[in-house]
Amino acid sequence: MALLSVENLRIYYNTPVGQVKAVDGVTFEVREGEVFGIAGESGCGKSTLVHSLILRKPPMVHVGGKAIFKGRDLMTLSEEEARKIRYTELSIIPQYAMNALNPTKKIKDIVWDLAREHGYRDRDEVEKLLRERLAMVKLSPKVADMYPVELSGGMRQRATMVVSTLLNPDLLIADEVTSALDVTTQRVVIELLHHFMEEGIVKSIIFVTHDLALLDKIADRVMILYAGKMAEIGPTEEIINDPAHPYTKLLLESLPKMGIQYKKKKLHGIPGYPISLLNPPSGCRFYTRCPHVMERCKEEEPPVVKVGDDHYAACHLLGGDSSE
Ligand SMILES: Nc1ncnc2c1ncn2[C@@H]1O[C@H](COP(=O)(O)OP(=O)(O)OP(=O)(O)O)[C@@H](O)[C@H]1O
Repeated sequence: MALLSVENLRIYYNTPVGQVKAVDGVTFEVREGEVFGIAGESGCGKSTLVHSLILRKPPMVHVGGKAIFKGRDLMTLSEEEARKIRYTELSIIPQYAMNALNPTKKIKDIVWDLAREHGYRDRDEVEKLLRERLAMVKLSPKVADMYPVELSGGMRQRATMVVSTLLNPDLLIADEVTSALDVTTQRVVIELLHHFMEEGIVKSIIFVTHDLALLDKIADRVMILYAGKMAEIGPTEEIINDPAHPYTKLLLESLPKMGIQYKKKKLHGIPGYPISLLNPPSGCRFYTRCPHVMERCKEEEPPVVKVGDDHYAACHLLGGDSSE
């Protein structure tokens, strides 16, 4: 069952030189009980996409499409309605989680402010819950009485994870939460996210990363974004072992040899640079870098084609049967 259904979502930034089409017609769903990965190079619109689900502030504007979450369109919620569901139904661990906590407040005060805003009245009960959750992420209960600056980077990261999940949100968004961490700490964070799911603290997770190798360890399904559009979506194992889109193949080939391996080839980056989202080209957005480019790619946007069970990609090489 879908917890979140995003349909043809378009999120732009209004800038003095024109509109940046950061998310330009993206469709996907996040099912109950799954970790859904979103991957792609820096600047492809990952952060814009997930942040637009929580809060849209200028210059970010919602231009079209829907995001139905538990029966309501997140794009039409008032600020008050959005504030109510934040932390309790939909929560985000931000990209710079290590620095996300208010430095002037103790962890227990940050948590109390948050809980009180959502109708909690018993401070002892909230602090008891905080200590339980700190123990769950292997932090001492003393952390509750500390200021964020007194914690190391890794401890702050875990404290932020506790704050983001304290009120048991159905959907947790983890935006590049592992990118600033060493490999060992990355593993701990991924284990904790799994733990939150196993304990029923969260029902589903959207895990955003530029690092496809990480998704192999955490995600059930993956969506690959390129320049604000969906290139490919499907079960993680299939995307990694049998990618359909030329961009996904190149992304996998650019991975270091440690971790997952896609065929035994020499490591090389993707030629060229991501395109400008101010004036994206017509047709397929990847054609300027694609090794298989055809005339058609420059003019016609590729339809989304079913390439396997629950697996879809948008590329002219794959034929023309548009999916639903
Ligand atoms: N406040 C803003 N004003 C104008 N353009 C923006 C703004 N924020 C992001 N963008 C642009 O939107 C596009 C998508 O950026 P976004 O941060 O969503 O990508 P990303 O895939 O999350 O990249 P990264 O991993 O580097 O954060 C980029 O072209 C970026 O320059």
